[in-house]
Parts: sequence; structure tokens; C-alpha cells
Amino acid sequence: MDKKIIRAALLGFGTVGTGVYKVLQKQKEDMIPKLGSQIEIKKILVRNLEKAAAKVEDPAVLTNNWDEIVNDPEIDIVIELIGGIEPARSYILAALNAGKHVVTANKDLIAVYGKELLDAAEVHHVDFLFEAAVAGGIPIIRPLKECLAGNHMAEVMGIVNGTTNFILTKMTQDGMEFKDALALATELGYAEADPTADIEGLDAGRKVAILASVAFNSRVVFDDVYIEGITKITAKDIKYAKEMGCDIKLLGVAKNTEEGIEAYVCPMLIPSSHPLASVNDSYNAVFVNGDAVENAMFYGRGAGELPTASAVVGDLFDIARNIKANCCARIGCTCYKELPVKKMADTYSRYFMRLIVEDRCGVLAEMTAVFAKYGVSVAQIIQRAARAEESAEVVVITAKVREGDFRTAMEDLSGRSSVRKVSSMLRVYGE
Ligand SMILES: NC(=O)C1=CN([C@@H]2O[C@H](COP(=O)(O)OP(=O)(O)OC[C@H]3O[C@@H](n4cnc5c(N)ncnc54)[C@H](OP(=O)(O)O)[C@@H]3O)[C@@H](O)[C@H]2O)C=CC1
Ligand SMILES: N[C@@H](CC=O)C(=O)O
Repeated sequence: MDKKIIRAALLGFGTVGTGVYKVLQKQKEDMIPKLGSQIEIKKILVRNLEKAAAKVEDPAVLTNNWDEIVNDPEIDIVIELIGGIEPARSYILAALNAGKHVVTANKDLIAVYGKELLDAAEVHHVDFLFEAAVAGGIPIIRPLKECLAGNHMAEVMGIVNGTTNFILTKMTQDGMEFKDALALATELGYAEADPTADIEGLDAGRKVAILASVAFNSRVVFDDVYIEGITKITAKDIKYAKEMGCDIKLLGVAKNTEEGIEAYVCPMLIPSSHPLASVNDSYNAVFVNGDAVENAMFYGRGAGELPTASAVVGDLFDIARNIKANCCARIGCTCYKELPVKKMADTYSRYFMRLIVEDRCGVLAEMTAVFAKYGVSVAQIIQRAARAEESAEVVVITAKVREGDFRTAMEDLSGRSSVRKVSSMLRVYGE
């Protein structure tokens, strides 16, 4: 089909929608040489026509009526950038059912309904692409599905949320307060419409579910991922981590082990010499380990208007090429295995904890004895000078231990009168 003009519709004209519009304008001259076709945004679905009018050359492109898009046979591609589950899910399904290709950045949706959407695309022989849903501007979905397809992947992990990485960077480097750093991340367009999704680790959890599914060819959904956010991280944790030669990063980890898939998101201490420790601001980085490629790392902006638009437009161009070639990419659902997902209690890690204990002889020995009872070895212990009320602060790093055993030890310990408070408990990445 020699289409000179390929028409698309944008749903949502917020941070990323506006970015896509701008990138397409900048690419106007290059599309014919690059693709052999011109992509034209025929309609933009918005809720408030007046608010959006200032952002477009021709306000006639704006609509608040979805039917004008789904029922328009000239529109080949729908770009969903509304976010959230509904009405995004219904719009995407209706678009696919109408034979339209779909591009989305919506990880909330894919992490739960990915299979349903990919199946619908398959039935209707259209593309459903979502490169921007994980790690913003970094290409990672297509590399995993295509360039790295000759591997059995053992691990895919990294920093996959720009907002929290920005907040932790500002707290570490500039001593900024958590709430001020979050306000700035929101202003810069990094945060989700409800930033709770970022700071509580949910957004990263959705990305880990998607990454694990694609990397291990087995469906992992949002509910399979164990999640902790960064809201409890204090300046003191960051200071102690630094003293121990580490930084604190919100890491998303997916491992393909013989006993099943491990999938979790949590703030972790990572040695400052590790490449991930120097991934700062809204940058993301994803490490993959495969049996053929060994290690590979992908690095770039994980959030924001133009970096995210870059990934969306890449998908759009791919679809335009497929339309020109009269085919669709045929790399829909790649989950052909059914691997179990392990419980967090059965994973192994080292732990960092900060406790306020009674300041008297024998307390450290008591603590070590409790840990030993549950098979937890202490690798490093720091006791700070006595504080007011005859208490002292103790920082402990354990050797690698099963999470379930560590938790039981902590329950036992925190019930003892010598332990006044468990101030923080964080995992440590690596061996
Ligand atoms: N921002 C980022 O850095 C990244 C975002 N994403 C994902 O991209 C998607 C869009 O995010 P982002 O642009 O940041 O979000 P925004 O909140 O900035 O934009 C969403 C837009 O959708 C509009 N909208 C909501 N509901 C409807 C509806 N029913 N009909 C028409 N328009 C609607 C909103 O309108 P109104 O203005 O009226 O509220 C808003 O303008 C999300 O899925 C997000 O998770 C992915 C990677 C990075
Ligand atoms: N809120 C997200 C946006 C991109 O996915 C983030 O901060 O990473």
C-alpha cells in the first residue's frame, strides 16, 4: 500500500502528548526520506478544548469526542497518552478492534492488561507498541524483543523511575528536603498524575513487571512484584550509606532463577563504585544479563516531555514503515512460557538496618545472638556515641540471608526491651 500520508490521532495532550506533537513537527522534513510517508496528526483528543488551543497550529485538530477518532477510517494509528486504566483501556481495545495500530506509554495498563491488549492486536493483525512505557527515552523493550532475542536472560535490573531517582539525587547531593525535590520533579514533568505511584514504587513495579515478562518470555503482572517506595528514606540513611561507601537508589530487579522469577522494587544500598550509583537526576539505567551477550547496560533519560516522546515517535515510525510494507511487526506477545514467580520471603539479600538500642554492655552481644538463632550473620556493625535517654544508635549490615529468616529475626529483635526502635531496614544490592 503506497500511502503518502499516514494519519494518526493523539489521545491526551499533557506532558508526553505535547512532546510527541513537538517532535513530529521537528521531524516534518525528514519523514518522507526516512519513512517514505508523512505522518499527520489528524485529531487530538482532549478534555478541555480551550486549554489545548494555544498549543496547536490549527485548533480544528482538537476534539473531545472519541467517536470522531475511532470511527474515522482515515486514522491508521492511535497514540494513547492519557494514562491510567480507564478510559485508556477501552479506547485502546476499541482502536485495535477497529483495525488501528496503537502506540502507548501506559505502563499502568500494560502491567495488568498487557496480554489482553497484545492478544487483541494479534487477532486484528495490527501493531501494539509500548517502548515509552519502560525507562522513558531509553530503548529497552525492542532491544529485548529483537536485538537480544538470541539470549536466555538471567537478570534485568536497574533504575527505572526518573522521579524517585531525581528526588534521591537532590537529597544526596544538595541536601534538599524530600517534599521540595518531589515538587520540582512534578514541575519538570517527570512525576505521574498522582505522584504516589512514583514515590511508593508502584510505577517502577509496573515497569519491572513489563521488563520481566519481555526478558523472560513469561507473563509477570503488577501484583507479582514486591514493592517498597522511598518515602521512609531519611537524610540519616543516606549519610550512613555514604559512610559505608554506598549510595541509596530505588532499584527494580527481575531475576530468572531455577526456582522461579524474582521481581521486586525497593530502595537499596549500592556501592558508590557501581555504575548505577552514578546514574543521577531523571536518568534511568537498565542492566541485562544474558547467556550470549553477557552484560549490557542501557542508559538515558527515564522521564520528561521530549525523551519520552522520542520513544513514542520511534514506535510511530516503526508502524509507518510496516504500513508502507503492508505488514505488521509480528512481535506481539512473546510470553510463551509459564514460569512461577517466587515469594519475596524466599529471595536472598544482605540487609542494612539502623536501630536505637539501650546503651549498656551486652546489648550488641544479645543482638548478635538473636540474629544467629535465625541463621543471620552480621557482616558489619557500627555503634554511635550514646544519645539522650541512655540509648545508642547501631547500624548493622548482614551477610546474605533468606528474607523470610531475616524478617523473623527482626520480629524477635524488635520485641525485646533492649531495642527501642528499628529506624530503617534496607536491602544491599550485590554479593
Ligand atoms: N511524564 C513522563 O515522563 C512519562 C509518562 N509516561 C506515561 O505517559 C502517559 C501520559 O503521561 P503524561 O503526559 O506525563 O501525563 P499528563 O497528566 O501530563 O497528561 C495526560 C493528559 O491526558 C488528558 N486526559 C486524561 N483523561 C482524558 C480523557 N478521558 N480524554 C482526553 N484527555 C484526557 C489529561 O487532560 P487534563 O489536562 O484535562 O487533565 C492530560 O492532559 C502516562 O501513561 C504516563 O504513565 C511514560 C513515560 C514517561
Ligand atoms: N513518572 C515516571 C515517568 C516515566 O515513566 C518516572 O518518573 O519515571
